[in-house]
Amino acid sequence: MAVTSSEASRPGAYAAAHRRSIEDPEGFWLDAAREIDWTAPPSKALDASRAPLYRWFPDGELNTCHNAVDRHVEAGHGDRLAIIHDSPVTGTVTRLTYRELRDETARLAGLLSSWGVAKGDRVVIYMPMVPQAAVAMLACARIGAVHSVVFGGFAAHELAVRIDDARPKVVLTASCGIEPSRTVPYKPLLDSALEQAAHRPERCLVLQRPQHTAALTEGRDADWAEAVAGAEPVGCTPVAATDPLYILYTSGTTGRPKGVVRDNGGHAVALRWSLRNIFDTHPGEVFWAASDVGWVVGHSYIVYGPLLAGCTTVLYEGKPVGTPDAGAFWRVVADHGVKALFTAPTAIRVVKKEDPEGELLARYDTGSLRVLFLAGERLDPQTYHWAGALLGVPVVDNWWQTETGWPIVADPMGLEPHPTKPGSPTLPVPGYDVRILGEDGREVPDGTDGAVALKLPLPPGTLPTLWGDDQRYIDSYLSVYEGYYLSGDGGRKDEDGYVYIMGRVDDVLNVAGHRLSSGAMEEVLAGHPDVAECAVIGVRDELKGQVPRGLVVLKAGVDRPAEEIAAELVAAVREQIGPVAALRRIDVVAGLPKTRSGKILRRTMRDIADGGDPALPSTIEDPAVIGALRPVLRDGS
Ligand SMILES: CCC(=O)SCCNC(=O)CCNC(=O)[C@H](O)C(C)(C)COP(=O)(O)OP(=O)(O)OC[C@H]1O[C@@H](n2cnc3c(N)ncnc32)[C@H](O)[C@@H]1OP(=O)(O)O
Repeated sequence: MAVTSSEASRPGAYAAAHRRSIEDPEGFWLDAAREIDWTAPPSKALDASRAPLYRWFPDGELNTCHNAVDRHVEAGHGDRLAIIHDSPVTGTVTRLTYRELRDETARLAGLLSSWGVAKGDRVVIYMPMVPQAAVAMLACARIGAVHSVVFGGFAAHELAVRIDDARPKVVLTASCGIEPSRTVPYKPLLDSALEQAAHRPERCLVLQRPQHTAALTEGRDADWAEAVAGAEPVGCTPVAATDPLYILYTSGTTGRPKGVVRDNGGHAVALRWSLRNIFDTHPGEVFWAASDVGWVVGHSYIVYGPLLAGCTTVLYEGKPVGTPDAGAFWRVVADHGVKALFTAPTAIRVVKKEDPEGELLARYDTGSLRVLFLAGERLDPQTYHWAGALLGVPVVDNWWQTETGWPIVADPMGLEPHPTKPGSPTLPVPGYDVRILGEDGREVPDGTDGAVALKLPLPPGTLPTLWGDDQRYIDSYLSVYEGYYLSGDGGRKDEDGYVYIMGRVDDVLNVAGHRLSSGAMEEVLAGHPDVAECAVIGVRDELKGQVPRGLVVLKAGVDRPAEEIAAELVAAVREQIGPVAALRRIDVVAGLPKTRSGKILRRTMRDIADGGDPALPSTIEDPAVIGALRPVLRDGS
């Protein structure tokens, strides 16, 4: 039987649901699938015929846009607010009802169809936090096209890499994004990306914003408002549950991003389930994920999750501070009656820094707020306690990844809230069999650190593969421990089964909740004519969690001032990866520590920079190099 909200507070509801999800995934997820409208209901939940590549609901057929939008209009909720766009950077608030959202989405979908975009074609969306970004995603879903949203803080080169991998027929963009300190023209970035990319999209659709108008390229670009006004609306195209809904690129250890694929059926079922059972949010309530549509939180909990659940979602084009002050979040909660706020710990830390006593909260009536969800990086106990004491509501840490699309470990607030242990995101979510493995692939005892792995199969909504590359999916995630998905994070469980996540065990960085690749930054540094060798490490930072630091060895004979070269390197990373990379410090050093086989010891450097005193690996080539680097790494200025 599906777990319904009426069972929410029944003691043991979580344990029963989790046990059933692991022992009887077929029954558990077929029950959950009843919450979704299918054009062909699935007769079967799990297809393991190609294990370790699993598929969910193999004979189901549905349309995600129908479930997120049309379904609510048809059920008589057309006048309910679907999206509130709150934009302090433009001084506007725009509200879209479900009916308006359906009509706008149907027209944009009609335009894309008239341009020849059909089921399975890819569409890249490179847009700021405007309602049209959500409309664009839904319009693709409506016609079975596969969207790939690229975060606006990435520069042209990163966009080009994604365009070449996804090979979109069309790109949707806007003339500009608006950061508090500046307007960011998007169109020149897109034009530059298209010059760099080998793949040529046929058309680009440009939303002209009054803050900055873009020049359009004759024959390729069209003006959004004009083109959509003349388009015929279209209905929803049924797709297989296993057909891709979107590709979202995420950073790995190398410079080449991984195209995480999300299917239609498993995604709709899992997100619908999560809104009720984890986030305790119900139709008509206001859910606000203060993130960006370019990240997975934006996909799952700004756009699809709340809309699949018939909630009102807030799309916030602003920052936690500076738009205009550290009371911004509390103002939005009060203005729109937000019940659940979801953000990253870093956002709360910047609010705390500017308003340590939380005095600005008193200006607003935040009585609608019932819970604060935090994810995207480790929640430090100080931030947890500060937010809880200030807001007087539960603070719910949750751990997950772009790859999974929804929480792996969380306190299931709708199912059965649990006592919190600061530093732990609480318990494995139903569907996830979380194990802590040692280097030999065996489970370690409670309280012992190890690799956080998920026993296969992963539940619905998680990645079935990487775009166009099953083998890379297997190599990257499934091959280290047979039968397990390797998360890349280290952690442990305690005697009550609570999971503690300690951070990445590889060279992936987490900067202000943004997952960044050290390899991508190193590629840029290595491209400088004066650089012989380099390494980028993520070091602990009070506000952003981690910040990148670059260490470079110059080529013999280079005698230019180190500061000049460092400044060029910082600028090159910003130019090629984007401002979001936030690499601000480069040190020119005499050598980098390596193993005898030539592997740079990034983790050792990171641990030293974080104030630790790690044991040096026995395979180190020259321990004196670390001795010379220690003062540089420890210099946190
Ligand atoms: C659970 C699964 C997941 O992990 S999903 C990922 C979850 N992560 C998140 O939701 C991200 C959370 N972080 C944030 O929202 C921001 O970092 C917050 C805390 C709001 C701070 O924002 P901000 O002050 O812009 O700092 P930042 O470090 O993010 O930005 C660094 C530079 O990049 C720029 N930037 C940012 N976004 C854009 C954008 N969309 N378009 C263009 N530029 C952008 C910022 O302006 C900043 O530039 P600058 O270096 O100050 O000149």
